[in-house]
Amino acid sequence: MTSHLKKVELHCHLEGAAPPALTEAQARKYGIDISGQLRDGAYVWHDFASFLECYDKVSEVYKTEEDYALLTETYLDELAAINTIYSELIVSPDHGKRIGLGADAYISGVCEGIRRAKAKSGIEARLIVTGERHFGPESVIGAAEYAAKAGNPLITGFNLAGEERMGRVADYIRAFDIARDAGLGLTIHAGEVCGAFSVADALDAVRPARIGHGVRAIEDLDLVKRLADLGTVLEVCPGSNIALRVFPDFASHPLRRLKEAGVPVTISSDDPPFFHTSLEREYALAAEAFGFSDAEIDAMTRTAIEAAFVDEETRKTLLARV
Ligand SMILES: Nc1ncnc2[nH]cnc12
Ligand SMILES: [Zn+2]
Repeated sequence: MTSHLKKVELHCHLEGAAPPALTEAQARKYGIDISGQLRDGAYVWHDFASFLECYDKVSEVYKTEEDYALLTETYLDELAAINTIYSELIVSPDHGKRIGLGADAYISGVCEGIRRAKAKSGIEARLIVTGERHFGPESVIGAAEYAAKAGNPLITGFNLAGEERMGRVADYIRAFDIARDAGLGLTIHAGEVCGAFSVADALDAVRPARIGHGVRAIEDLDLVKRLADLGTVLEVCPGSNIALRVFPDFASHPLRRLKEAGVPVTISSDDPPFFHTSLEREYALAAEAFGFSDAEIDAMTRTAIEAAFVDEETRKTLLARV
């Protein structure tokens, strides 16, 4: 039982957290046919590429500032109800631009959702702006420039997501330089779809404080030692990895081996309804599938707070709550 434990999430894509029922209602409101992506209350995809397509299509039914406020509030309320005290949401202002809403209105809606949720439960949240590889290096630079110039205290990090098989991390160095110069925390999706080399690439090209997933580092034990020595924090999303068949089952998932090798690991849900999971289930899996004790799970939660892209005052307050 992990329901009593305080929880923290560092890796969840906002549109990836959209509850199917809300997406259904949004599609109906705008007269959009979503039947190819959402059937019988479940998102429909069959591999990583089709998951990304489904994700982008589902995102299109969230169109206005209020839609984004509602989506953000809904997810944060769900987190708060399971004892979550802090959440970092991966957001894509570029998406706001693509749908004609504009990046500022997109972010302003998300921030309103954070404000509403915090007023009810006290949950803290910050935003990680992401670039997506499948929209090309120029769009990733644009996302970094936006995050750097926004001057929004809730935007505290920069990420690179999307189709990991497109290009190498080195193609995106300029975007990370812009984000680093603006004082944003850096994290990169790597070692999810591609092998250990993609994690090494991220360390060589950018040396981010955190890596999204990173679990395929386990294929190279020298690299695992490098992660441990550097203290690079992995945002591990076991349910996502199993749904995307990165590993065949939880027994072969390397979460425990990485932790025992000294790599700082944390637990997140990635795109929960797409992967038939939730942060609540990921914490339960930590206990039931990986055999971690409450004390070990609390230690991972503290690791997450220590690695959070947040000011020191808030970090201290959060640490005191676990
Ligand atoms: N798991 C994931 N990997 C890469 N990009 C994503 N965008 C949304 N979810 C993602
Ligand atoms: Zn992700």
